Amino acid sequence: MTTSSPGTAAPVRPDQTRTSAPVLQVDGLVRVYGDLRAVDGVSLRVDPGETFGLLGPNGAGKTTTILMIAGLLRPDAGSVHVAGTDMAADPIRAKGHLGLVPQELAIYPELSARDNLRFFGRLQGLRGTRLKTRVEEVLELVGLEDRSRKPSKTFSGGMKRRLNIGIGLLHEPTLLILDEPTVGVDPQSRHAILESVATLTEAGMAVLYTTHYMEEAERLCDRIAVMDEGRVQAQGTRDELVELVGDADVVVLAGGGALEVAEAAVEVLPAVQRVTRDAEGLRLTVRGAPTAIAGIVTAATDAGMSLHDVQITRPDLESVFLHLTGRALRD
Ligand SMILES: Nc1ncnc2c1ncn2[C@@H]1O[C@H](COP(=O)(O)OP(=O)(O)OP(=O)(O)O)[C@@H](O)[C@H]1O
Repeated sequence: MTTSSPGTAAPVRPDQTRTSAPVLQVDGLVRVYGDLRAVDGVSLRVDPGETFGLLGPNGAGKTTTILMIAGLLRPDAGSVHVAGTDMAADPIRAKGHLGLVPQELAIYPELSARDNLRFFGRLQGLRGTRLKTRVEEVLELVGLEDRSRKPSKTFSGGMKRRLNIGIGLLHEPTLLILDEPTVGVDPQSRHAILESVATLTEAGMAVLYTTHYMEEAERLCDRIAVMDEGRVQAQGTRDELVELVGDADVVVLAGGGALEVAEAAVEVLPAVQRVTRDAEGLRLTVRGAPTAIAGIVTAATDAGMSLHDVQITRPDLESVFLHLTGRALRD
């Protein structure tokens, strides 16, 4: 995992255990608009089959970053390599490995889902049986087989978004880039979109997923870059990021009985950092509570505490964002 201090690009630490070449390697990307450094030295790496999240609030620079990654916006500095190909040197080849699903819908409302896919498939160079097969596969993957013959203008916002994703998938890219795919969609479509992404990554596709929803990053992504004010503030697995907060889990043992004895018994356990007693029972700060909890409960009850309830509150990516930026992730 890496963190960056203000004014520096987030360094990417080489992973000694990694053997396969990255699908995406981004180094020191910068994009300036007037006085604003919209993207200010972003470096990241996506490995084959990995789902990588770019998590940050509106205006953090996520869209600008992925437009540069997709070769649609020229960086002021930095480089992008897709499957080993330099985007600046050979954009056609580099783009061939990418599927980009933008925030804005790019579908023809009068055409059916199937015809939209056929049309965009041809644009992507697919023909004949391969085009036909891919259209049917993609319709199934995004869950639109039932409505495939209806004009897409009759679709809900979520269904249109799913069709948009399907278009990005037709040519079987090595890396699919999704820009906030669930913003403004109904819960059913949101669920379908998240399921489709999970299915794709199970099938080996790498995904770069931008979102300002912490829950989506937590649920979907193998690694996450926390982005704010044009910079990657930290990147790593969810657990690595959460460790940055430094605070251990909070465990509440609610109950009565021999509280003082129980307090003495649990506070000597190695995972327990601190214990306080209150009207509810005992409140502990614990490192790795999910594994330590069984021992804690046993020690407390053996010491004569009668337990009514046990609660573990874990730090999450929201706490990480607050820790790194001093602000809440949600507006
Ligand atoms: N073409 C442009 N000209 C001037 N400023 C821009 C331009 N594009 C983006 N910006 C600014 O750059 C910053 C980053 O924007 P960007 O769209 O990349 O953020 P984001 O994280 O994707 O947020 P959102 O989800 O709202 O799109 C914002 O302050 C935005 O106003």
